[in-house]
Amino acid sequence: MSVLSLDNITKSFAGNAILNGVSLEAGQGEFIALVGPSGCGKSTLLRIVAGLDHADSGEIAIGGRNVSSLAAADRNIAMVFQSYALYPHLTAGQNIAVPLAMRRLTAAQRLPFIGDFLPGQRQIRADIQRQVREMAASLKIDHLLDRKPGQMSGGQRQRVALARAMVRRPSVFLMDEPLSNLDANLRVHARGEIVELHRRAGVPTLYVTHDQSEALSMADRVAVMIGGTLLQLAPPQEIYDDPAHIEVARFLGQPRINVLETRMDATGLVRFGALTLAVETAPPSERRVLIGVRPEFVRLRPGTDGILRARIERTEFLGSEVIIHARLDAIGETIVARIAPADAATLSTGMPVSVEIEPSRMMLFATTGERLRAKTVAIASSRERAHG
Ligand SMILES: Nc1ncnc2c1ncn2[C@@H]1O[C@H](COP(=O)(O)OP(=O)(O)OP(=O)(O)O)[C@@H](O)[C@H]1O
Repeated sequence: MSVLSLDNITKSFAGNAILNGVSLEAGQGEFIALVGPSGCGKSTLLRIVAGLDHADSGEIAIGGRNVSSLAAADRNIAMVFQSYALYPHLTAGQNIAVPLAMRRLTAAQRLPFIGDFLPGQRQIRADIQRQVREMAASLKIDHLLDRKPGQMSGGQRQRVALARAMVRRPSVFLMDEPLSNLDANLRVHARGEIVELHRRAGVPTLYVTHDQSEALSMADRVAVMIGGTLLQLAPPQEIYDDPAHIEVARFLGQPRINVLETRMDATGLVRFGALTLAVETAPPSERRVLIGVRPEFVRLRPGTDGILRARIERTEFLGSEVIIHARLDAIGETIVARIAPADAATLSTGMPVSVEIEPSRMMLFATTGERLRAKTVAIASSRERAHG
């Protein structure tokens, strides 16, 4: 059963459309990473789900119940912000206890001094302390419970914020770039921790990040949003290998996917170097089409007999791989290849090279961005090309 469901959420600020009908469903225990360029509306969507902001239209349901008109406090949603938003004057233990105290103690019972004398509060406070200690133990922050946020490192504050979010067993988790204040090493470590916590909590999680490796490595499914439109929601490998839109393909992958423009003839055939591809989906009316190929599927070797010819412009040695920029003779555009250092040993700047691309790795897109399904129908041999 789907536990968090967003149906056609729209939002404008001062007449500017920020969310254009976003729909998605997160199942029980599912981790969805929401990615997209800065300003695409990720935080706005999260704030609307949390109830901190209101959609112009659309519906949010949790466990099948429409919560769109409920106040944030009544949605049982936990949110972790980039800033952690811990109370600076409270210790870690007191910060973690806040959501429990808000829920279980009455306003009078929470009052300092007076509250201590009201009936029933002693047992509840003991319970809250026990839950705080258990949560702290599971996150290995027991030793920090008496410290205030100013006395903790960024990573420690982040764990306290997670503990505070998890302690009251929410129905949904929302996280807005919770790792962006940590240094690179700690981030990688914290990814594993969040995934493990999420697995134990078993509640649907929407996790906003601008870091594609975080999204691909942590999520069950990745949602790519561009300009307020959710372009694709799919498991990490599928969204990377089989993007439905050129902007999804461009957003995921480092170095970025190569995009080359070419033309389709009246019968739906696209010729690219020695390859002929046939468009299988309804061809677009526009004859110009885009070919996308990821840098790891571009092979370069000395010589000029491959499907395309190019000249190496620049090489970047990155230790475990080499990024090579080569200018294609036929169209004058640059193609980027990501290759193993051993394969780069015979290549040098200025050298004429032959470019090989495995046909099944070429993706075709309309100029409007939609993916066009295509299959290879012919590969000309170097002899045919020499004489053609
Ligand atoms: N309260 C507001 N009033 C007016 N415009 C707003 C408001 N909140 C957000 N916006 C605008 O809405 C757009 C989306 O903002 P949002 O913070 O959701 O983007 P984002 O994808 O989370 O970006 P980032 O990755 O930079 O955090 C931006 O253009 C922003 O300026």
